[in-house]
Amino acid sequence: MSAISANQNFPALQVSGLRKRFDGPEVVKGVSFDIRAGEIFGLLGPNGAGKSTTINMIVGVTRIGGGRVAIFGFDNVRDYRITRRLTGVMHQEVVIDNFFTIDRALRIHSGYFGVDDDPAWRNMLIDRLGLRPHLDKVMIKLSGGLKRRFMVAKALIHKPKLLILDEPTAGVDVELRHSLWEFVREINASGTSILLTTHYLEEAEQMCERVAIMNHGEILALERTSDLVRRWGHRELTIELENPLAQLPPQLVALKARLDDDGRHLRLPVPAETTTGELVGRLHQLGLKIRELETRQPRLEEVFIELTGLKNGGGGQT
Ligand SMILES: Nc1ncnc2c1ncn2[C@@H]1O[C@H](COP(=O)(O)OP(=O)(O)OP(=O)(O)O)[C@@H](O)[C@H]1O
Repeated sequence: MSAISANQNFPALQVSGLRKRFDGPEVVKGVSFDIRAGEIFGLLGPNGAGKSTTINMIVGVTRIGGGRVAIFGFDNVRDYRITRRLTGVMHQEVVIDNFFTIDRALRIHSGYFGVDDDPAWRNMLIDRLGLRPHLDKVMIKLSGGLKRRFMVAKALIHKPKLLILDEPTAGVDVELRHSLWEFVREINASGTSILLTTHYLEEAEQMCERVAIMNHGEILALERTSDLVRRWGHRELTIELENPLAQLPPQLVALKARLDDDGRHLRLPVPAETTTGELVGRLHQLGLKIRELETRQPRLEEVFIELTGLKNGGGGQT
């Protein structure tokens, strides 16, 4: 294999001021982010946010309208032969060689990148992705889930150092989603940096060290997933009262509490600077007797909804 080593001193990916316009208004408006070597990074956003266009510019499928992309320090226009070889991509649309068998497609695919077929690596991908019983099937006859697994194998066949997965689990059943993410973690642990998009925000939260949230061609937030959730999300305390209330006391209105129709269930946002214990103390001071309580931790999904304005129909659907 004619190896091109990724320079680990550079970020796996540097996207700087990326722009794109097709026929109408700009759809990517100066997007910048870096992915550190070894990181799993999530690019999230509602339909039409500009994620796929950004990815297509990164991998050289779509011409860059402005800005630049560097992969392990190599410019993806000037050094495109090197960046192609360093990058594996699984596009959102199912792109397959309809009349090839899985076996044949995987045997020849690394050659497209000037990389010799490595049977040990190919067999590892075949086994880990459960493709072995299907090697002689032609693509056109594969089920949707099998096509996705094949596309992951194809994206990895030339041993890229940066793997880009655009909606890898779209339309895939729960079991396969889990096993695909588990495999992605393994690939990452063996030294491959990963950029992914997904509409499954719970999975993004579990998988990604950092995420960028994008809408209307712009990045709205970019930080460690846990910090983002902590900073933007609201914990909520749900309380079941011993005795129902006819209405909310003014002190609780001031705390933005809500009372369910049964008068028995109170919901209170817990501000970042307050502990649940302090809130419970205030309820006791008001003479309220608590039967049960539950604190709900904030989730990436609600931060996403808040930032993209989806709640108000502001940005399409997830
Ligand atoms: N080849 C193209 N020609 C014209 N417009 C395009 C083209 N590709 C994408 N667009 C437009 O660019 C905008 C961003 O689309 P893009 O596919 O990048 O969004 P996305 O965030 O990937 O959405 P999704 O989650 O639905 O895949 C959309 O308005 C889309 O219609």
